[in-house]
Amino acid sequence: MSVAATGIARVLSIAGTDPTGGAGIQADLKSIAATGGYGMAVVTALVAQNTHGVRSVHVPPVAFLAEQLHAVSDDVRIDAVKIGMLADVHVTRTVRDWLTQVNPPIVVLDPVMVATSGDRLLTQDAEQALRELLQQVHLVTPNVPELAILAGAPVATTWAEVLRQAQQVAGEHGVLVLAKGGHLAGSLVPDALVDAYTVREFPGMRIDTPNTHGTGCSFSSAVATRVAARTSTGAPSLADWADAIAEAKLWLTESITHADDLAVGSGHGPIHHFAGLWQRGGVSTRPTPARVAERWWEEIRDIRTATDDLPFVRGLGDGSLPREAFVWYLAQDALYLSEYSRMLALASRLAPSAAEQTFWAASAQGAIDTELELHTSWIADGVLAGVLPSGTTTAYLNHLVAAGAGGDYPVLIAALLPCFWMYQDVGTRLHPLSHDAHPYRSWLDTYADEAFAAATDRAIKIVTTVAAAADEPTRDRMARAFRASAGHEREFFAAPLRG
Ligand SMILES: Nc1ncnc2c1ncn2[C@@H]1O[C@H](COP(=O)(O)OP(=O)(O)O)[C@@H](O)[C@H]1O
Ligand SMILES: Cc1ncc(COP(=O)(O)O)c(N)n1
Repeated sequence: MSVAATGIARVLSIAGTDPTGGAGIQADLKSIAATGGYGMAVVTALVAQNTHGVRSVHVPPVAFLAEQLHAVSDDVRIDAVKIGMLADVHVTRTVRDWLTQVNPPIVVLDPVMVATSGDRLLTQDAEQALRELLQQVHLVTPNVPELAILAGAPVATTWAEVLRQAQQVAGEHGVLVLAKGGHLAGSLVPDALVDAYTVREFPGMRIDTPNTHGTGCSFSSAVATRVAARTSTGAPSLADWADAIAEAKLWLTESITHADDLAVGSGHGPIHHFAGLWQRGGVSTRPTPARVAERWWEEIRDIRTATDDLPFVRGLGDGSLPREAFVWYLAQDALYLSEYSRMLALASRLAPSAAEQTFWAASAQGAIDTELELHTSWIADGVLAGVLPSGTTTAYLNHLVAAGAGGDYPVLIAALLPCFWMYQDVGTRLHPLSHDAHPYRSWLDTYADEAFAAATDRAIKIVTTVAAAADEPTRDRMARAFRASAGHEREFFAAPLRG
């Protein structure tokens, strides 16, 4: 499957390790994930290092490196490769041979040579092998000292000199160069995408923090991921590279800005790869609609139990309910439904899809039909004329009107749900109590209405699906509106016998 099919680029990092998690493979995997890709990792060298520096390097046999590389490429379609620490000539040549065989569509090389701490991560005799590797690379991302080595020139001290060296390397090796200005003195940290003829600059302001361990690793991984995400077929254009770099730099800057929020080590700590994502999306897993339904229903268990125990509900079930109380209830129900149907119509107006719009509109009509049915079959002519909504009815309706007043669709439909769900639920216990001689037989029989049961299922599905997809504060407001309506339902059943 292509990236276009999933939107998720499969990005392989070939690099060394950092057991403190801030640089190398560990930083690469975090960066790839943070910028929307699927990260894979082949280890070139094991590095005993922390936020203070490198203690020692262990390079496993290159035959094993080749085995790792082929294990990935024999199975997985690789959308982009990011290469970091190559340690020595043998590792560099093994990676080059694999690149020649596999020919990945996007290859980004971070020419790691010397760590920020000053420790060598590439033997000096491997520098020539690294230059040769450039033929297999689309973008190389040197910092100022690394660029000087690639250009065979003294370390640049001005941005203009950096750009000249980058253009020389681009011209000599036919490669795009992302020159990084982090090592220059001053408050600006510009980067530039350079080919043999053009320069595109990405300005940046230096963030005042000692915690920049792994910025180079993270930046190159993010660029590889973003460019793969926007190039599903063919090779990326220069504009694709520029857009990917701009995106990666925005993310990197955000991650450096929050580096001090972490407390990792006492030297140069890592950047906070997920700061922005956590801030924007939180870390809690979204519940499924079924889980929302289960939780909300459980949270009103006390209200449901109290409702079942009400004298009105018991009396309706065993037929002992005084007729005046029943007629009073029906009159209040008719008054309630005439306004409830208007709130259903408002939900229809606010609904985001035609399917939901239709459901609420149909329910609004259903509520009016039921109200008219009450008039014709139960309540004698003229009885309703003098009936005013009770305090209980008014309180319930005010709650629904308030839920809809802000035009907040999720909260409104959560408030509308108990009228379906609790009514249907009470009915499942009352309906079986019906028998030929029961005084409320024809009323209890209405609880067997299959269309209402289906509408209740659909209402639960719509509301809990909206809740599951909502952010946490919205879901909380919905749950509160739902519970408040459930309380009003209980009161509605309690009112006729409260006098
Ligand atoms: N203190 C900082 N504030 C903002 N951006 C920074 C800072 N330090 C590094 N960067 C950015 O991080 C990236 C890598 O920086 P650089 O230090 O040049 O490379 P490397 O990490 O490979 O040595 C560049 O985009 C650079 O602009
Ligand atoms: C395994 C490994 N690779 C690369 C770096 C460079 O880190 P930085 O990006 O801070 O220069 C590192 N310290 N360790």
